Amino acid sequence: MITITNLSKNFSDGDRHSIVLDAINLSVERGEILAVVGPSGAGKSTLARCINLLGRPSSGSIVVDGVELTGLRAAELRVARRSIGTIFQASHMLSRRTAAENIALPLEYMGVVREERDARVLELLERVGLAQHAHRYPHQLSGGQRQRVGIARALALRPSVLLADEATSGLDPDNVESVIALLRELRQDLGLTILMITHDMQMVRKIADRVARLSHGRIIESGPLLDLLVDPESQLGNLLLPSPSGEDDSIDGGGQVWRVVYGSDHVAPTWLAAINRALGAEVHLLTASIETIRRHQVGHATISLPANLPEANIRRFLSEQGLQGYLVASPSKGGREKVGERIEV
Ligand SMILES: Nc1ncnc2c1ncn2[C@@H]1O[C@H](COP(=O)(O)OP(=O)(O)OP(=O)(O)O)[C@@H](O)[C@H]1O
Repeated sequence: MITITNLSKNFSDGDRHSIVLDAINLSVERGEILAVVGPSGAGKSTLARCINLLGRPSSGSIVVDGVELTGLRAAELRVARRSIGTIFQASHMLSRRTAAENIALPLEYMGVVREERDARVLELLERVGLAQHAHRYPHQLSGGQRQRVGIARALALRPSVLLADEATSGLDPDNVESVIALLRELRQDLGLTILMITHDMQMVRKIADRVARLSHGRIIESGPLLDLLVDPESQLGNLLLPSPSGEDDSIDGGGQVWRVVYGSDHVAPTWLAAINRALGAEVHLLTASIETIRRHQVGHATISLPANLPEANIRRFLSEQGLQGYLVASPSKGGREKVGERIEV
């Protein structure tokens, strides 16, 4: 379990001071997967570096499995580090060492004897599905296989917490899937607490229990994945929703455009026809995307409606269909005024 309280990190460069993390409060329960998302420069990697003790926080507290990490002395730090495994983007492997030898590195540093080390490496290779490739060098492995070596190496010292910093970036979709499946398995089998940093919203939807959004060094929104996905008011929820094919901006016509989010599991496939009938007006489906996440139906769509329909009626008919809606664009003098906001992840 990770508990972060009022964590701040400042950098100073001569007279210039920058606050990169500003009073962060976060917790990840044992066996839980928390995804941290946010735009480039938000402070995500700095947060990961504070947790795995590669960087010292300026103030605040980080407790991992009951141990306060800030303020530890060097020898104590070495011990505490064992409980935290880190997977980095495009795992760095030593090019002159085989997969097995790379995985053995942390065990060597800890002075684990040869026989025990070899047994543990074999066990780890099997766990990540690379037993056949033990003696291959990094250049003889695919990107996905190298990432699996990185995961095995992160697990070598039996950590209770895994930090994954952009663990799937640069991998092709098949390898992304296999890394996701492996992380899920590790949480299931080993009860690992996982904090992952990612730009990949699909990965978040597939694996995260909770999500936090970091911006300019602050957590500006967080919550359980499914709660966020069905909340049309949630910016983070909107970011997380599967992208519909097509873009709201490419819509022609002078009507009003609504974004519609599935608010329950019982949305009838015929909702569009039902709304057409109820409103007695032309309702056009512009974009739509539906996915089943943890056995819940999650989806959203954009629809266009005639400009003169009252908002309250539209909202009511949508809600009768188990849908939540909000106005994305409405016609204004001679043009279309954007109501919704696009944000960067
Ligand atoms: N050692 C450092 N000294 C000064 N500033 C730093 C240092 N490390 C990071 N920063 C600054 O802190 C901010 C956050 O960087 P960080 O790498 O944590 O962002 P990030 O959210 O991980 O971004 P990305 O998604 O691009 O990896 C950036 O503005 C960066 O320039």
